[in-house]
Amino acid sequence: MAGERTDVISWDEFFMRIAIAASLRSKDPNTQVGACIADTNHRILSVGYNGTPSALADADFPWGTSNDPLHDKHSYVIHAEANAILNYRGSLKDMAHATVYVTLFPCHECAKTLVQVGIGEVVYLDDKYEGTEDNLISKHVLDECGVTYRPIGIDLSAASRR
Ligand SMILES: O=c1ccn([C@H]2C[C@H](O)[C@@H](COP(=O)(O)O)O2)c(=O)[nH]1
Ligand SMILES: [Zn+2]
Repeated sequence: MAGERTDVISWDEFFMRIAIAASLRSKDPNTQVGACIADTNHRILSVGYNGTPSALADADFPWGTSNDPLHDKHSYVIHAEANAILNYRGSLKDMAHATVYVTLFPCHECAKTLVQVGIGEVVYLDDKYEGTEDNLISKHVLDECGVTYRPIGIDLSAASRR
């Protein structure tokens, strides 16, 4: 009798792969971000990626940056973490102590929002804005509010995991 498979991916890897899959939906040409929120029972609560408001056509918005906020993508994009929270159809109380898996370390606005809905942990893939003012504020907010954060690495090429 065959035994069970033992080389299954971890919960961390599972949820981060979902966040990565969500990021593949992003229309942002420079930075695609995905977020997956999982509760303490390993249930996925919600998923999101960075994009423009759904009622409006992506093509009607700028996807580049500009000194003029009217023509800068940052003025229009809803961040992946915010979309993951907004996409949730249950009670926000369910987010208490949940973990958010994000492909990019959250900006300080997202950090504040995640704290406010009770997220307990941030697991991230990339921290490409490490050391910037926004990034330092974000970490300060998380530290002060007792939200832990840790990076994980994922080997997306592993054949047994396709
Ligand atoms: O917490 C965050 C921070 C950023 N994003 C999104 C917003 C933008 O679409 C990109 C960042 O673009 P850059 O060209 O790297 O400035 O990432 C997010 O979803 N969540
Ligand atoms: Zn953000």
